[in-house]
Amino acid sequence: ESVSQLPGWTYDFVIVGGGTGGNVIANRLTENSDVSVLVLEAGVSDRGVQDIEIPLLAPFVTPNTAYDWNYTVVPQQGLDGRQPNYPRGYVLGGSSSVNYLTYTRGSSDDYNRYAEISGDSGWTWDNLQYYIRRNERFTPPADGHNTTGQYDPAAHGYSGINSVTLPGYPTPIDQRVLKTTQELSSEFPFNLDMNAGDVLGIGWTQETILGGARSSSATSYLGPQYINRPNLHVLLHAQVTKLFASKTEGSNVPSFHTVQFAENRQGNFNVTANKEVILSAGSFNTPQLLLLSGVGNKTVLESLGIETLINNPSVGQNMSDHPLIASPFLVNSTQTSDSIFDNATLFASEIAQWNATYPHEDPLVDGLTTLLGWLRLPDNSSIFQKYPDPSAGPHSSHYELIFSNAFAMPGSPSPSTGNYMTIFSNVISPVARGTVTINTTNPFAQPVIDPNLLGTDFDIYVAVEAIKAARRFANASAWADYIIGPYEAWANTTTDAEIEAYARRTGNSVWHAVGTATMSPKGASWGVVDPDLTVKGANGLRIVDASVIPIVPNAHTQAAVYIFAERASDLIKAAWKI
Ligand SMILES: Cc1cc2nc3c(=O)[nH]c(=O)nc-3n(C[C@H](O)[C@H](O)[C@H](O)COP(=O)(O)OP(=O)(O)OC[C@H]3O[C@@H](n4cnc5c(N)ncnc54)[C@H](O)[C@@H]3O)c2cc1C
Repeated sequence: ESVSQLPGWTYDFVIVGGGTGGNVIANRLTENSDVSVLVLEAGVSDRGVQDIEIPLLAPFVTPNTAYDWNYTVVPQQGLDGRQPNYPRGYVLGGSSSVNYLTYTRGSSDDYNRYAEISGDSGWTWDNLQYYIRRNERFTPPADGHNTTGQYDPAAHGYSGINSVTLPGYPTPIDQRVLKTTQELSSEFPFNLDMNAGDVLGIGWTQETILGGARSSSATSYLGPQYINRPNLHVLLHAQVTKLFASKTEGSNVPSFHTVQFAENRQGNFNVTANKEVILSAGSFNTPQLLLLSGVGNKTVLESLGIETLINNPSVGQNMSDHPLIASPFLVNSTQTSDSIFDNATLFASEIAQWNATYPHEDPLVDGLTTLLGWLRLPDNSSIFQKYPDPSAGPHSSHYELIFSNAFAMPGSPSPSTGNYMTIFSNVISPVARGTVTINTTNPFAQPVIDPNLLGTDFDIYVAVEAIKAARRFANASAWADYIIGPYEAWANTTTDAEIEAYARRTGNSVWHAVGTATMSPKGASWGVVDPDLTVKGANGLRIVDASVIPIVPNAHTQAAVYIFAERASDLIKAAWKI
């Protein structure tokens, strides 16, 4: 909690950011009791925070709370110039403590493409299976129901660290979604397990939940059996403000070993890493710290008076992200989450019930979605005359549909009455790329974030087709006595132009930004890290977080970060023979 409790100023490794990726590295490196690790985390503790622990309360953890960096993006041209919030976890566990708990790995194509992009076969789907299983501990759902037919047991790990499970409380839409996969099976087939390599189709959502409570990198990788290791130190409220480099004689390569941080945004403290500094500050703060430390585009650095240590224009470029549009429907049921959220007495009693039981019992044990699916545009879609297919391959999607038993529309307050189902349409293979940069040397100012949402004709085409697919899905007879009608904001959108206008007016991100410190082949003239995730042109500096992932996967991004970090920990151990 306080810098005064630090046992010293020198460690083997200093990890910047106790988030999803950072805590994996902290855990794995300290398996060797001779190796000392300090994690510097800017944010606060996750312990005892009800909104973090209880899965269904995830939408209350961000935005604009004490657990969020509270960023907004620059005006988005693709979103009619709007500037949505862009949440990021400001808390131990990082975004794994504040996310919506969906556990999706991505497709085999995604990882095979990462291997191709980086020239390192270690990143292929097959070669990562060992690391996928080291991360995952698949456990029974909270209600212990029979899960036969809901997942493929052969595709999972049972002895990893991070808990994954299936939904643990039935919702009124589950069986109707499944019925629709039978009724409209050629367009919306059932997929037994979207985590087995081929994502296509609709299936049960797997979630990072244990016994009905959130499993984050803080509760798992820094869990009780690890956090007390004498060689592992975690300091909260410690925001790193700069990395300092020295040059060894006769070499032009800067060596990063000194890390400067502030406590509660006050003071300057320096710690030293004898072996390496690991940057795990996430897709926005990692490039921000590189730039503040003199690694980035020389022109940008010079304009701010920052001395250029490594001129690398790739820093902060190449961001890819998933734009999301919500389509809510008014439904004929009182058993939706709206009934809980809109009624203070019921809300309090569900929380009391959750607290009184373990494994926890009641509708709060699941995240916002129990089923979701990944779908492709038809091969003969007109857009392919203008754009080559950007999807990762035949087992990969262009868009995702997410089914939620509630009204949910990021940036819009819920109506005070009525019960809803929301189908989210998510653009999974965007062509647009965004950027992150800085416009000040003040380390406490927010970086300039431009995800470029719906930034190309291809992306808006996919968005419109995905919304139309959501509507076809909801027109199946399985919904005839359930859906009353589309929620007012999109009830009158029928033409493609009207749907496009709706997407631009209400669209958002689903907060999956990656690629801002992308991996590229060793020796390439572009990219920020080599395939072993060491920073190009530097000594003593490696990046392990979402920023190194070259292209956003067919997935919500936490599993990919865990998988990258598991392999990275072995790469670090091998490099230092520890
Ligand atoms: C609201 C929300 C919902 C999401 N839903 C899902 C979902 O359902 N499923 C899914 O798979 N993915 C989801 N994601 C995305 C996923 O959680 C992230 O992609 C992933 O967790 C990112 O991991 P990371 O290690 O790159 O960064 P983070 O986990 O964000 O870790 C970065 C850490 O570094 C710290 N830090 C930053 N700067 C500094 C500094 N200067 N000094 C010290 N510490 C610093 C941060 O406080 C944070 O703890 C969601 C994200 C958000 C925000």
